[in-house]
Amino acid sequence: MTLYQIRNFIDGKLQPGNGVAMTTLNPANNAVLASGFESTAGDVDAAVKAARKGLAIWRATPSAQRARVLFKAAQILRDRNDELALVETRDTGRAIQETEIVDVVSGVECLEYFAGVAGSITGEHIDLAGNFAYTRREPVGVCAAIGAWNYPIQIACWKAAPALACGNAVVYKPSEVTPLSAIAVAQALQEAGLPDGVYNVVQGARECGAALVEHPGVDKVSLTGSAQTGAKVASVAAGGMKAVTMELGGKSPMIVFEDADLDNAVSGAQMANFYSSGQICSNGTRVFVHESVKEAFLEKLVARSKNLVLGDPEKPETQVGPIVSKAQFDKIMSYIEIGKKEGAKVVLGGDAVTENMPRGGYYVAPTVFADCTDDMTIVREEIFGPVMSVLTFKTEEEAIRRANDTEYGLAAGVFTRDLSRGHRVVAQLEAGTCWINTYNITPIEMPFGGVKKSGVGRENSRAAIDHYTRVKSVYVETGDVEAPY
Ligand SMILES: NC(=O)c1ccc[n+]([C@@H]2O[C@H](COP(=O)([O-])OP(=O)(O)OC[C@H]3O[C@@H](n4cnc5c(N)ncnc54)[C@H](O)[C@@H]3O)[C@@H](O)[C@H]2O)c1
Ligand SMILES: C[N+](C)(C)CC=O
Repeated sequence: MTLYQIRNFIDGKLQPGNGVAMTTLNPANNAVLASGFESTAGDVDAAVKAARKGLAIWRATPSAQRARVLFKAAQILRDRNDELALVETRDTGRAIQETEIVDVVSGVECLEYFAGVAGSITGEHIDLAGNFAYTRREPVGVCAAIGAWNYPIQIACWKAAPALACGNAVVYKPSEVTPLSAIAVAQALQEAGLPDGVYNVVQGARECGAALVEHPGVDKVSLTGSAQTGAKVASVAAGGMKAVTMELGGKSPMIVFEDADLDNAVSGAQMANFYSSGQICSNGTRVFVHESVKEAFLEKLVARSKNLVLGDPEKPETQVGPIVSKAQFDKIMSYIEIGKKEGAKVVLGGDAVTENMPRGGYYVAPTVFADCTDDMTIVREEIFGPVMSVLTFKTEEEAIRRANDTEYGLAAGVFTRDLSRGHRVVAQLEAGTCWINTYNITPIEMPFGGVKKSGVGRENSRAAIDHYTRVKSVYVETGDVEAPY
């Protein structure tokens, strides 16, 4: 008897998938958490057809009514915060002290933000000296949305809220590793009055996602996932000339200048590497520290990080939970071994932890490598775990050049008391989202997204409206038609 059921939500109805059986495990203890069935290509087809039917209703719904539904769904989710935070903790392994204050809250704030924006999604008037033109901002259509496993309910809401505010219909596929909370979002929207078919959920892995992306009834694809998956999905979408938003991985730099407040810089580095057991896309995993403050930085970092409470994520005192799955755990441990072999110096952690941990879980000690060099594998590749690489630099120009020496461009951070330098440096960093004197803060009002292999498009803020609407131009002739014939 499993704790939760994995189900589809199609045309307003909860239903099992028609594909093969699927289960998920609680990464805290490896016990079966949820079971159900994957969606087949037929289920995906049914979901897209339901979405096309829902689209016709929803795009014609006045924006004030759309806003009311989003506001109401936000309130329903807010009321279920604690129950859903527990689901997220069991599904992802992330500490309850995080999920209770971040995950549902971020999703709810996104629904509220776009509910507020819904009524102001307008085109423009273009004066043409006697004649005029205007533009209409119309929904793109049926949006296929595909999520990653680290922040399931947040990712679902960051895609649903702007899509629905703009009058689109959605078929959402959560990660097969964390299938549960997407259904809670669908149910809240339905209870809030969303017409059947406007928001649908299908379940499964790559094949299910691929069937969705390829479906001719889909107009746009929004993916949160790895750069490798992003490249594949974007190329399939391009075949159908479908619009894309790609929120992908990164290997982001965090630069600590010699004049930085070192306590703040250490807090930033911890948030950029150990929060959510390091499973955050924008993490600043390449920490460049000015050589004159390296020893002081490392001393403070190790002193403050060695007592982080690792353990059962459902316990309120736990700060760092397990890794989401065995596959991800094995990947992280293999990178740690490569880091050691390539000569990086472990100054904290560097091991899996089993002592005093729930049996069967995937626990990795928060790990800091010092004496790293730019060519090391752990410095070049995304690890997506609690593993920080510390490097040193001498000059501002050198720090910028080396920070940009990556195929990724999701995020970056700069710590300095010299704000002129802070602005000058971020202006030169090749990253979609930057922070000065903090790290990993992602308010809904601020665009979020990457450049280079970290993606295209932006989530959150008014910038997201551009990605969930298309512009129609209308030229209006006020006189006679002049024809040369
Ligand atoms: N930029 C962001 O906002 C952001 C946020 C969270 C995670 N991420 C990134 O996500 C990655 C970790 O998540 P993951 O392991 O779930 O990523 P992943 O790329 O393995 O999977 C992401 C999603 O894509 C689906 N998928 C895989 N192959 C597909 C295909 N060929 N066609 C359609 N769908 C397919 C998966 O089933 C899953 O739902 C990391 O690289 C992380 O940086 C990015
Ligand atoms: C989008 N963010 C940074 C909140 C979580 C990504 O992994």
